[in-house]
Amino acid sequence: MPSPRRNTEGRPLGASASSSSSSPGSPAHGGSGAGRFEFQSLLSSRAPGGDPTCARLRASESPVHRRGSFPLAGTGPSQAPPPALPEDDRMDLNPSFLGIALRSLLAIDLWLSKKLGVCAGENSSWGSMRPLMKLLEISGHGIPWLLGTLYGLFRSDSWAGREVLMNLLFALLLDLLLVTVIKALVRRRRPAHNQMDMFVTLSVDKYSFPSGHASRAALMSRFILNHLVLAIPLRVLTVLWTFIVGLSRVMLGRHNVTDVAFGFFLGYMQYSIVDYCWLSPHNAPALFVLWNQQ
Ligand SMILES: CC(C)=CCC/C(C)=C/CC/C(C)=C/CC/C(C)=C/COP(=O)(O)O
Repeated sequence: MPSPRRNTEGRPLGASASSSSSSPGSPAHGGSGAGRFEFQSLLSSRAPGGDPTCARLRASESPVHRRGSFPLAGTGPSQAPPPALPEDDRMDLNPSFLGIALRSLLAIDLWLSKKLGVCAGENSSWGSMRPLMKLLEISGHGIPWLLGTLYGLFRSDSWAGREVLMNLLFALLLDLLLVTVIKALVRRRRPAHNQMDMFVTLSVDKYSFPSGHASRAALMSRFILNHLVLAIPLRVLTVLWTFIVGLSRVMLGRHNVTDVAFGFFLGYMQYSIVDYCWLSPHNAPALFVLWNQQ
């Protein structure tokens, strides 16, 4: 009687696959031993009547299988081909490179964010810096920016000033809207070490992705750099402020690093939208009607 084919560890191939294939992370599920399982499937592909799970993997890798037929090497004409698998099953057996990369990035993100969260509480290693971090938090908060813009808009006595401030208001509202929608969709919880003691928040602000402060800071600094004539030191200060606001979010424990990075990206892109849709008395006269009547 022929002895069962064995893998590199000397275990029968059929036993290996049937006993471990149902557990997550097992080779058959594309866990850490995925490479080894591929090796097993290569061996068994020459075995008549090999293990069905191995055949599934082998078949999933075959370009012929993707076209719908199922010819197996070494399979006699009397043997019926195994049924074709649904697309989802085949996906389970192959951990995607993207999935592994994302999980690794997430692990690094959590580790780094915890390390950087040195002002997360009064008793943290840099707890004495917390008041300064909270000042930075207020400097990037939506309320002062919105109120300041509204105040400037009604006080402005030039058309050019009103136009810029009207677009600034539009930018701030767009930012609030997009951050709210993304937070509500992604629903990523704030880091566990965060103390929820922020001033004036919306209900979605219990979520952390993306950072609203980071997106607002990036949006505001791009806006300011493009529409205010500033001396070089002030321009440098504006960019510096943006990065310090972002960093302070992680140091306070409010956010993970990826929340802030995406916030920066979002704010940067939002400015491009605002610039593209630039509002003026010519293309949006209704918005400037208040001043037209004066
Ligand atoms: C005044 C006008 C024209 C409109 C008001 C619109 C409005 C609802 C403003 C709310 C502003 C607000 C409470 C913003 C929240 C800012 C905040 C706490 C964001 C969270 O930032 P994060 O970095 O922790 O994600």
